[in-house]
Amino acid sequence: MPTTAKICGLTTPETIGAAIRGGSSHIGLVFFPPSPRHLDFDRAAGLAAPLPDSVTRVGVFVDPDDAMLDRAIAAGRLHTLQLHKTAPARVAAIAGRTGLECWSAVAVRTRADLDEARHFIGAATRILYDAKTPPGAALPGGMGLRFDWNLLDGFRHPLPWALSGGLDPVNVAEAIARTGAPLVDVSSGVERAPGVKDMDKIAAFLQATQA
Ligand SMILES: O=C(O)c1ccccc1N[C@@H]1O[C@H](COP(=O)(O)O)[C@@H](O)[C@H]1O
Repeated sequence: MPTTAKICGLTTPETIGAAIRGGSSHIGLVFFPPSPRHLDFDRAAGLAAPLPDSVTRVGVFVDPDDAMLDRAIAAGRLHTLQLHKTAPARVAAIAGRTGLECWSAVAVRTRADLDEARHFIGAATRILYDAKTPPGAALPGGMGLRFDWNLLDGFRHPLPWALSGGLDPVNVAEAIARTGAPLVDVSSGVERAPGVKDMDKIAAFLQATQA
């Protein structure tokens, strides 16, 4: 199966167009106010309205409450919820309440961190392995940090999964070859400044993913 790609933290119609033209399977819209990629609901609605359903729209959240989810789902016409720092029971409740696919982010620095993924069986439909950000960091993701891909060697994935954290157009082919990731996810690696996506980098990332 070819590896598919999610371009995350898109904030303009132009960069969403670049992701779609380049063959991105998923686009990510961030709903987390401390993030430079955060979208308010009106902005998200404007971006999502013209989009075809063929590209999966993923909303990115950090332990969201129901009100945040309801407004974001409606505004972004979301298909999938990517949940950071959200406990398994809460993920299960969100999946049941919304009926949407839920991805759980697992923050990785050590091999032991991977075991967290098993707790999401029955709750999440996919695990997103991401680099653990330092204590006190403003964001739990989207910081361009990479974890040691060797940690995934021999790991028995309990659920479908995706690889993220510090990917970019230069390293993504190696990441796929090294880990066998079925889906790769990038945000800061296709930016020219925090929150500012670069159309050429998006195109290069997607080309490298498909090569
Ligand atoms: O991108 C953000 O601002 C963000 C905010 C809150 C949670 C997650 C966020 N991004 C996710 O982080 C990973 C990795 O990003 P990067 O490529 O290392 O910059 C990715 O899954 C984003 O969806």
